Amino acid sequence: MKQVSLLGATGSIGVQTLDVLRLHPDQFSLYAMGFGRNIEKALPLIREFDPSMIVVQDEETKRKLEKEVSHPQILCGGEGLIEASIAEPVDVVVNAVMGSIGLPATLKAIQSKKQMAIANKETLVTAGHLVMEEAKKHNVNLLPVDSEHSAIFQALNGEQRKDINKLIITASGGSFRDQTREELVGVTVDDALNHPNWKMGAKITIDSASMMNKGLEVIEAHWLFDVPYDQIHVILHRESVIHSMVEYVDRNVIAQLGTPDMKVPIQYALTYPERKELPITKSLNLEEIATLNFQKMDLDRFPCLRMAFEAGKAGGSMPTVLNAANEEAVQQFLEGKISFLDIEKYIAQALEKHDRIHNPDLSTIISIDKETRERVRFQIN
Ligand SMILES: NC(=O)C1=CN([C@@H]2O[C@H](COP(=O)(O)OP(=O)(O)OC[C@H]3O[C@@H](n4cnc5c(N)ncnc54)[C@H](OP(=O)(O)O)[C@@H]3O)[C@@H](O)[C@H]2O)C=CC1
Ligand SMILES: CC(=O)[C@@H](O)[C@H](O)COP(=O)(O)O
Ligand SMILES: [Mn+2]
Repeated sequence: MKQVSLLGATGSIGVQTLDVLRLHPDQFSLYAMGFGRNIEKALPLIREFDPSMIVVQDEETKRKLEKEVSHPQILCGGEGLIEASIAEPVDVVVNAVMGSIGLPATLKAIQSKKQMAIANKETLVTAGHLVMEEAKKHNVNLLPVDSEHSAIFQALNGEQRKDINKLIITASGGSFRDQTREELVGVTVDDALNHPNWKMGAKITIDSASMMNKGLEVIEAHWLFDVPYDQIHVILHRESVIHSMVEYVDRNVIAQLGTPDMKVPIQYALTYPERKELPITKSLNLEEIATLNFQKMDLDRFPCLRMAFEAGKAGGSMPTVLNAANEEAVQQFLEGKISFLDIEKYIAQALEKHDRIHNPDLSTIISIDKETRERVRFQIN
């Protein structure tokens, strides 16, 4: 029986991870459960899974939760997420929190040699060099949950390989894939949240609409698979049926296909190297889909993807700034304080103003992350 620590249990990935755990009660038990502030969503999950440890975002949420449940171990904040990641009984940590807040817990889990299923891509974007260094040092395999990275991981057969010609990451195009840039003026939050293929949390859905999600995924792939940026390609693929591909040096291309359902990569990360039945997901019906489309990615149409490639190639602290500015700008957009097109504007300004720091350590990353958010907020207000 594997003891699971799930960070971000009330989110889109978190809830689907619990769907997978329900299928395999003889193999997985939920030891720890972390979430932010959504007590209403968490309560039935706490009652059902009865975790030994609960972590919430802050003291206020802890107090509210204590009025609802009597539980011996309710922790809070970043320290709580770390405790839930390193607790002795935990075998596998699923990091499904949103944002760079997930970084310290990921690093500590790796240092404690926990098996790591990672959905929290912002961790790898903001500090990929630190995460991979620790993973190598402690011989921890990072099992990707993100659908594209799970696809690449499977196309590589789980190996680190040097005979790759290129990675081909597919992008659905997001909510505005059929709009011109001119047509993006005045789009609403609801328009942006209307993803054509996936039902996901709000932040990643906005990232998908701006193409920043693909930019973050390029940086995530660079670190996870140790592939240079010039060998990472992105193509538009409207159907989200091919989740990504690897072209080897001999021109063989291995693609992974599947129904767009995150329970598939979540379960694979949990059961790897085994494959288990997943009856709650539909089989891929290619006859029904009939046609798969591919289109060249236009970096002028999607400047967030261009900025991500540039920040990734520049390295050092640039991806930290890219990620923090994006997290802040997306939050401000979701709160109705800036327009959709302002997101890319504030990210560009943050990158421009930042003097790159080579090889930043954890405390430098945390302070750059904080300063960048403050700078974006200051410019907006
Ligand atoms: N959704 C998807 O299909 C995919 C998501 N991912 C990645 O997975 C991660 C999670 O995404 P998604 O599930 O969509 O996001 P959601 O916004 O749906 O969920 C985020 C989760 O993190 C919790 N959380 C947020 N802030 C904190 C905090 N400070 N402390 C503790 N918990 C916190 C939330 O708690 P609460 O709501 O209770 O406040 C919630 O449980 C992201 O990095 C995303 O990029 C990758 C591929 C696909
Ligand atoms: C499901 C998943 O992995 C998301 O990251 C997804 O890729 C979003 O789709 P697009 O960014 O391609 O629109
Ligand atoms: Mn993805």
